[in-house]
Order: sequence, then C-alpha cells, then structure tokens
Amino acid sequence: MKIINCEGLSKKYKDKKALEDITFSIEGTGCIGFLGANGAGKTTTMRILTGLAAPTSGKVEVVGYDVSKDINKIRKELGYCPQTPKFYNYMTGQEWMNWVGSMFDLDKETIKKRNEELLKMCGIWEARNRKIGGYSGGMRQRLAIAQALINNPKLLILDEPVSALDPMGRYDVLKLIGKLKNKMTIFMSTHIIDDIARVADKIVIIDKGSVILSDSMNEIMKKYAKQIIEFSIEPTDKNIVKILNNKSWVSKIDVDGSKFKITTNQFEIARTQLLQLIIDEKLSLISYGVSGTSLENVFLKVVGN
Ligand SMILES: Nc1ncnc2c1ncn2[C@@H]1O[C@H](COP(=O)(O)OP(=O)(O)OP(=O)(O)O)[C@@H](O)[C@H]1O
Repeated sequence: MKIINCEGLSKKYKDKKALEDITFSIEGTGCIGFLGANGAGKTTTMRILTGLAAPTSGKVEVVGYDVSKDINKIRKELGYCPQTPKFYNYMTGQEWMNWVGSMFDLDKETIKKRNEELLKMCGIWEARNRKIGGYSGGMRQRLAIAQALINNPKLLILDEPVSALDPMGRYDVLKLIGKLKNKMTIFMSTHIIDDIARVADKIVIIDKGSVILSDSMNEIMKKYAKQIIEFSIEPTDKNIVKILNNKSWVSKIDVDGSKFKITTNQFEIARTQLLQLIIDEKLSLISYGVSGTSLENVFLKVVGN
C-alpha cells in the first residue's frame, strides 16, 4: 500500500499558486526528507496531507484513503507535529499526554501504559512531572513527537522538527527520528540539508510549488554525487595509471607526481578494488583520503541556483 500518494496536486490561495501539479508517492517504512527552500510549498503540502487544508485540484491519498472523503479514517493512522507545537504551559508533560490520550478515546490503563512507553522513548520521562513552560525547545519538540505517537500511527508527519533547535536539541530529536523510522513512515520537512543527510532514506525535493526530484537517497547520491579518492604511493608507478584507466569504476584520473586523484560514481566498488590493486601491485601507500559531493551540492544542482 502507498502510505502517501499525490497525483497532480495543486493549491491556490486566491490568485497565488502555492502548489502546482505535485506528484509523488511513498511506500514502506523509513524517513522521507521533504526538502525545499523557504516558501517552496512544504507546509501547504503537509497541511493538505493532514486534512488541515483542502487541495484546489488533484488526488491525495494518505494511508490508502482519500483526504477529501475519509479524513477521519486517516487521522486514526496519522501523527502530526506542526512547525511550532503549542501546549498548555501550566500542564506537566504527563498531564498533557493524559489529556491527549483522552481525546483519542483511549481507556485509562492504555493511556498510562502508552504514556510511560512514549515519554521514556522520547526522553521526557524524568521531566514528566515538571511544567511544560520550563521545558527546553528540544524537550518541547520531543514531547510533540510523543504526543503525535499516542495513536500508534503508520505515518508521522513532522513539519521542520529541528529547524528552531540548538545543536544538542537537534541531535536528540534526529536520534529519536532515527529510532522511530524503523517502525513507521516519517515524512519530515526541512530546509536544513545536513539533517536530511543524517536520517533520510528517501528525498522529495520541492521548488516553487513543484516536485523536482523524488528518489531514494542511494539513487540520488549515485546519480548526482561524485566521490573523489586521493592517494599517494611509492614508488611512483606510471603503469598504475594505465591499469586504472581500464577500470569501469574510474570516471577520471588526475596525476601530480606521486599523488593520484580518482573521481568515481561507484564509490564502494572503487574503494575496495583500489586498495586491493595497491596490495596486488605491491605499492607502498603513503596517504589515502576520500572526499565527495555533499547532498547540499546535489540540492543546489537540482534546484539549479
Ligand atoms: N494562507 C496563505 N495565503 C496566501 N498565501 C499563502 C498562504 N500560505 C502559504 N502561502 C504561500 O504559498 C507558498 C508556499 O508556502 P509554504 O508555507 O507552504 O512554504 P514552505 O516551503 O513551508 O516555507 P517555509 O520553509 O518558509 O515554512 C508561499 O509563497 C506562501 O507565501
């Protein structure tokens, strides 16, 4: 089953086109990074997926149901954290979770069990009896995730979950997302590419209201990213250039004395075969290093500016 399926989704705010012909689909568990510059249309898409806004045209299905017909069925399977989660600051974390659980019509015993499990998983258990008003930004975000998980959702939608956090808060929330993504589908928007690079398995890039790329992280890096392996050997062996030139995993070789620079888009193969080659040819390796195209470069290349 497709967890998210958008076909030709468009959204207009009066005369302003926010989304135009958005088409992509998501299957299976894992973390999907929804990447786009400010104003690209991420929040609008997420609000439509959660039934908080209506599409102007197109088909949108979430966990197998049509958003325009079956939003109540969708909400039973969906967890959502808005960009700025709101709480009653006078409540404690535990009180808040009890209140959220009661809104889902869960019985007292289930709420108690589920809250303990979620507050522990999200690192709030120790602070559960403290007022939310005294929580740090990271704690509030983790409480928002715990709250969104109360109904054991198949799909968790997170709108910019780490953008407003300090490095420690970001680290904790990303670690939590990394843990959760094995059990459910997480659709997470951000404009911070590093965060996506850390946790995402698949990426959907949106620009000016249209999807410009949707693929697995592996495929994207294979297609757009080039890795460079730099090494130096002794003695300098000209024959090695000839051997390397015949290897399918070598895209380009630059030689500067005993220093070699290999560009490849088959990094894993290149890495193991190059080291084997150095051993087989009985060369002494003086230095070895790897650098490559970052996801940021890929994003800039795809977005085109
Ligand atoms: N209620 C609204 N009325 C009019 N225009 C809107 C409304 N909400 C969003 N827009 C416009 O739609 C476009 C997409 O906005 P959206 O908030 O979805 O982008 P975003 O990618 O989430 O941006 P950000 O990263 O800044 O949150 C923007 O041009 C925005 O100005």
